[in-house]
Amino acid sequence: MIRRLYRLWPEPKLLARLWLLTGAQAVLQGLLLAVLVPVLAAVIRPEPDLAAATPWLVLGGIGAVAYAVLSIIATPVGFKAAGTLAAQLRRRLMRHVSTLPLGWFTAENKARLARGVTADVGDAAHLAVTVAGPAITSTLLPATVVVVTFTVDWRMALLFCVTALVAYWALQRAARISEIAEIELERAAVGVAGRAIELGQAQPVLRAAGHAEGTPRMHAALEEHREVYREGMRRARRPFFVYTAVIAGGFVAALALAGELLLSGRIELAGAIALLVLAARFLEPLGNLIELIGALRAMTNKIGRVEELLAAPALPTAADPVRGIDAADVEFSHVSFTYPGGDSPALRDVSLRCRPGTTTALVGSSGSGKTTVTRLIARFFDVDSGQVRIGGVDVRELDPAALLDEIAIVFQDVYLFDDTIENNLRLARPEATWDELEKAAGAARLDEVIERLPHGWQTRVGEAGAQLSGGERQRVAIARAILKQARIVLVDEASSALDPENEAAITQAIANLGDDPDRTVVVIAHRPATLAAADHVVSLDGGVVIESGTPDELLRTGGAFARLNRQYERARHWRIANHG
Ligand SMILES: Nc1ncnc2c1ncn2[C@@H]1O[C@H](COP(=O)(O)OP(=O)(O)OP(=O)(O)O)[C@@H](O)[C@H]1O
Repeated sequence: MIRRLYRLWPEPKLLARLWLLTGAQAVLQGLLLAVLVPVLAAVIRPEPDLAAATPWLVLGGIGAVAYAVLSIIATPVGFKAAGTLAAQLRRRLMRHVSTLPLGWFTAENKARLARGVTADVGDAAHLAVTVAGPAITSTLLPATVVVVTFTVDWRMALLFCVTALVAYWALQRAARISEIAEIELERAAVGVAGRAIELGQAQPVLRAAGHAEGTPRMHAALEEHREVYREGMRRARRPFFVYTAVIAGGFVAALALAGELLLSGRIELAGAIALLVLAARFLEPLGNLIELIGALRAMTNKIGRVEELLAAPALPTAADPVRGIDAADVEFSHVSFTYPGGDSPALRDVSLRCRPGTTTALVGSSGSGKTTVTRLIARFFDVDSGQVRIGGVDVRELDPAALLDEIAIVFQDVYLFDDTIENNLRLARPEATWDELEKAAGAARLDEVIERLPHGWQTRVGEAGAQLSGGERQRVAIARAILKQARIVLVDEASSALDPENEAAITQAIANLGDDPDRTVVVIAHRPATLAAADHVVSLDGGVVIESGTPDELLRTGGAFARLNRQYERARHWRIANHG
C-alpha cells in the first residue's frame, strides 16, 4: 500500500517526509518505554535508589523533548500535506489527461474523470495523511515495543510476537470478509435504489390501482434487500469482534505470564510492572489497526480508480514529430477504422481529399460515418489502416499540439463558459485585437447577436451558454474558429430545427469560413443551403464513400445525394409550412 501511494504521487518527497516523521515518532515512543524499565527497577524496591534512576530520567527527558520537537515539526507538515498532495496528484492527472486521445472523452470517462479529479484525489490525499500515518504508528510502535521487551524478558517478547502473528491473521481475515460484505452491501444498495426508482416511476399505475406505497411484491423485494443488508452488516461485524478478542486475549496472556514470572521469582515486581506497561503500549496501537482497516480499504479503492485513469494510454507520439505544415490539405487514403469496443468498422477503405479554399460537405444517413471522418482528422482516434494526412503529413507524425493549433471544431452542441462573449471568443486567441474580434464576429454573423444583447460584448452568456440559443452558440463557435485563424475547420451543422434567421446566418457564416483561400472547411451538412454552397460533396453509407463530386454533378447523377437532398428539402418545406 505504502509503495502504491509512493508510486502514485509525482513528487513523493512530502509524503516521504510525513511518513518518516510519523515513523520516527512511533519508534521514539517505543524507545522511551525502554527508559521506564531501569527507572522502575531503581524506584520500586524496599529502598528506592534515586541516584540510579536519575541518568535514565534525564535520558527520558531528552527523549520527551525530541518527541515534542518531532511533533512540532510534523503537525504543520500533516496539516499542509493533504492539500498539497491533492494538488500534486490533480496536476499529474490533468497532465496525463491532456495527452489522451480526444476519443477517450466519452460521457462515461468524463464522469470518471470528474469523480477522479474531485472526490477520489482529494479523499486519497486526505486518507494518505489521516490513515496512512496512524497505520504506520500502529505498526512501528508495537514493533519497537517488541524489540524493547526482548531486553527485559524474552518470554514476554515471544508472547508479543505470537499475539502479533495471530492479530495479523485476524486482520487479513477481517479485511477479506469485510471486502466481501462490502461488495454484497453495494449490490444490495444498488438493488434497493433500483426498486426505489421503480416505485417512483410506477407511481401513476400504482396510485390508479390503490397501491401508492408499492405492491406486496415490491415490499417483499425490499424486505429481501434489507435482509441482505442486515446479514452483510452482521458478517462485517464478526471479524471485528474476533480481532478485538485476539487483542484482549493477548493482554490476558501477558497478565498471566507476568504474574507467573513474578510468583516464580524469575522477575522482580518492578520488572512485572514494566512488562505490563509494555504490554499495554504494544496492544493498544495494534488494536487500533482494525479501526483503520475500513478507511485503508476505502483508500485502496480510491487509489485504484486514480491509477486506472493514469493507466489510460496516451496518444502515441512520433519520436521526431513534424511541428508544422505548409498547406491545410486533408487527405484520407484507404482509411479503415473500428471504434474501441465496436463490433463493425465505422469507416471502410475511405479515400477522399479536401483542398484549402474549399468547403467539403459530408452527407449520409445517421451512423454512416460522417462524424468519424471529422474525428479522425482531429486525431481523436488513430486509424486501424490507411492514412489521414494533413498538408501531406500523416497526422500520427504531427506534433499533437501543432495539429490542434491548425484545427477548430464547431460542434452541434457548442459549450460556452459562463463568462462574457468577449472572453468566450478570446479563448481562441487571448491576444487578439479589437479589430480582429470584431471582424471575426462579423464574419460569423455574431455581430448582430451582440448588438441585441443588453451589455453587448460584455454580456455574460450564463452557465454553458444558456443565455444564447443553439444557433447563436454555433455562431460564437464559428467566430472562435475564425479568430483562431485555424486553417482547418470542422463543422457539425445543427441538425435540429433553427429559426429562419439563425439558419440563414449560420449558412452564411459557414460560407464565410470557406472564403479564406488557405482554409479547408469540412462540414457535416444537414441543410440544403449548406449543401448547395459546398464545393465538394462526399456521400457516405455504412462507413463507405458511395459517391463524391460537386453538388451539381451529384444532383444530375440522381444517386443517394440527390435523394437525400430531396428529403432535406421536403423536411424544410414541412417545417416552414408548420411554422407558417
Ligand atoms: N464512440 C463510439 N464508440 C463506438 N461506436 C461508435 C462511436 N461513435 C460512433 N460509433 C459508431 O460508428 C458508426 C459511425 O458513426 P458516426 O457517428 O460517424 O455516424 P454519423 O454519420 O456521424 O451519424 P449521425 O448523423 O447520427 O451523427 C455508427 O455505427 C456508430 O454507431
